[in-house]
Amino acid sequence: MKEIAEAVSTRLSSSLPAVWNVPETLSQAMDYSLMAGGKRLRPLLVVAAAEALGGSRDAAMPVACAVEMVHTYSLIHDDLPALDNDDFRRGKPTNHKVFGEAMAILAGDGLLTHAFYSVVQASRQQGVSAESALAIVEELSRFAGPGGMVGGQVADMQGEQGVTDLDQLRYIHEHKTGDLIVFSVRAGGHIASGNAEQLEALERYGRALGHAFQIQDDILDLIGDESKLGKKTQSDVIQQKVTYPYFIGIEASRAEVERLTSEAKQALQNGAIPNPQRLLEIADLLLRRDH
Ligand SMILES: CC(C)=CCC/C(C)=C/COP(=O)(O)OP(=O)(O)O
Ligand SMILES: C=C(C)CCOP(=O)(O)OP(=O)(O)O
Ligand SMILES: [Mg+2]
Ligand SMILES: [Mg+2]
Repeated sequence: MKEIAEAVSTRLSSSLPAVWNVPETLSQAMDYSLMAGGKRLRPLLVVAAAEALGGSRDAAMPVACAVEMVHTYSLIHDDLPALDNDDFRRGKPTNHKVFGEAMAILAGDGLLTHAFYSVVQASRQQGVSAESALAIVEELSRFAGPGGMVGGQVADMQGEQGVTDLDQLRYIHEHKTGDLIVFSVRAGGHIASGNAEQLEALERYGRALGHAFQIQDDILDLIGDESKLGKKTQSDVIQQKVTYPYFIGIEASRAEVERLTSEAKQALQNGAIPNPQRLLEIADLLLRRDH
């Protein structure tokens, strides 16, 4: 898995075509956050889902990089003063702290749009069928857009202090975090020409995993180690965000992460996915994660 994360980082480091004459500061700001580290979870899921259905790593790699660009844009914007107003991310000062707010907004815009370009471009070069490429672009727009991650972020922002029950919180998690994770595994499925039953199994896995992941993020915000996380803790408390631990406490939240992890693993064990091993390992790894 480390090997896949490294291959993704190498590929991301040269993702802007040299002939484009991109303004120097813009490309520096995009690279700054993209190359600052990060677990590369979503790319890993794209590759692991493709391989679970017998697809190739090479074919999955461009989409793996594209989803990391979308994720990185979302983190740059999430940290802006108008949103979470955070000063550290991936072990470094946040993008706007280094490049200023205007450039951070534009670096995010650049990463988001470039993700779509790179999916289409690479699909052409690598002979991914037009039908699969179209399905991937459609799903990336859907899961990252207003009905997906952006909508979830709006609900998160509007819900600050006003969330009164776990159902509302689940809606926020499902969209702000879960949707990009669901996209990642479904995209891997499309790359490997998965059938409807396989895509459905991957989606159920991604849905449960995404939910577990955000609850764990909220637990780590309370009790995690800043140097391991690469970001400041207590951010939710400072912003008076309503989270799982706020509603049900840390122990019950941990139990929920375990339950959701089992649910995710079960989704892959009905025989539809020929080679689920790596996806199962990822679920177990996330259960124990401290960053
Ligand atoms: C459209 C945008 C900007 C989407 C951002 C989505 C997202 C999951 C942000 C991080 O959530 P968080 O604020 O709970 O996590 P962290 O603790 O990493 O800041
Ligand atoms: C969705 C959430 C909780 C934001 C952080 O995502 P990650 O924890 O995957 O961040 P990186 O490793 O990519 O920095
Ligand atoms: Mg946020
Ligand atoms: Mg945040």
